[in-house]
Amino acid sequence: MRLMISGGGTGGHIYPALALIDALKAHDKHAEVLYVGTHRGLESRIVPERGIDFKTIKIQGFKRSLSLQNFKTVYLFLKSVVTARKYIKAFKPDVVVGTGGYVSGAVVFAASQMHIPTVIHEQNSVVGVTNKFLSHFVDKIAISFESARSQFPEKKVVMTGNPRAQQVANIQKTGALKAFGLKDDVPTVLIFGGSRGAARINAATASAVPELNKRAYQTLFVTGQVHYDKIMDSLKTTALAPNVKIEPYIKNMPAILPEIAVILGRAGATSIAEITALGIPSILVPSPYVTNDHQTKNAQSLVNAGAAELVKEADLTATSLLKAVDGLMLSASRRDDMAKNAKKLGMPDAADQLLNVLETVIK
Ligand SMILES: CC(=O)N[C@H]1[C@@H](OP(=O)(O)OP(=O)(O)OC[C@H]2O[C@@H](n3ccc(=O)[nH]c3=O)[C@H](O)[C@@H]2O)O[C@H](CO)[C@@H](O)[C@@H]1O
Repeated sequence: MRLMISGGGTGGHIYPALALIDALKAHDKHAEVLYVGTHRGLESRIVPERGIDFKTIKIQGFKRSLSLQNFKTVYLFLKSVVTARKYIKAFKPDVVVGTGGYVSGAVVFAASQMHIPTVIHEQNSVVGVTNKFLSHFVDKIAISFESARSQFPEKKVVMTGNPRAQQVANIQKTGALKAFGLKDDVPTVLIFGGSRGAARINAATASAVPELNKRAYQTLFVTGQVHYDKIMDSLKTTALAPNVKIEPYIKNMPAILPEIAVILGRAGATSIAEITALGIPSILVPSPYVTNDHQTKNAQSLVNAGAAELVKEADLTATSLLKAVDGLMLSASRRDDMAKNAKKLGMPDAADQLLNVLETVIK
């Protein structure tokens, strides 16, 4: 299969695309893949690192208010469609897949105009702007939450789950925490604010470090690349005990996740797919800054199933963070119950399901 794939901006759009590529390569040794992203998004760092062919397009998002910038956006969109057409003509894909972010809008739109089979993947329970636009042009729409179905043209929709779920579900424990100077036989809480880090989670965690230092459990605190220096600076006078480690970013999250007892983090859709595929108890702090508050809806689907706790960002302080983390880290039975409930929601064959969808549109 010749797959052209595009998804950009944040990890939540990029990792599902990479998981689909992995699954395709596992099934088809001769598969050829071209990833199209932007030079500014996280994808420009992550994708080439994996040895995947990567081309870029310049694009920007619409401002919600009427602004001169929007004229520039329309111009860049039309120009990016022209660039995408060139890439498509040269690569000759059998299918073009979009996993969200503005860049996928141009690439998938161009493909649909050239009558190439197209599929989009929606990770969220509330549909993103780009996918809403593309839904009118594509052949199939793969979803990860049932609640997304009614927001799309019904006949095109297939429930597949998020391919990243399959990627993490198939990884065994390898003692990966040792690489961070942590022990692999002590329960560990992973604290991170999505793929780009979250200032409020970082501030609460940094303030909680003196207490986390004293706990019998371990903490792996991931700040997000852009926040790292600021957090380390704020902790200049606070010694870190050996059970607390702080990192800017985890490159190989699938290797870490099977070792983690509890996650405290955002409720991004791809994080949720990972949490449920592995059955990891979680404390979710939805981002209040996303479209239609979709992270609260994502989180609620787990809370309703007894698979997670929700803490509102406005209520997150060092004290409430410690209370929630201690509550789970100090009770193996609560963790077991949550883990079982989380796993029931997991879709560990999502990448294969999505591959099937690609095969049906190619035929
Ligand atoms: C602020 C924002 O717009 N967030 C959106 C973004 O979130 P965001 O990009 O944060 O995406 P998710 O939380 O869904 O996924 C984060 C991904 O990054 C990975 N990771 C994270 C940190 C790290 O150090 N290393 C690493 O590999 C996680 O394992 C996961 O695979 O896209 C999601 C779509 O999927 C949406 O649901 C989120 O609302």
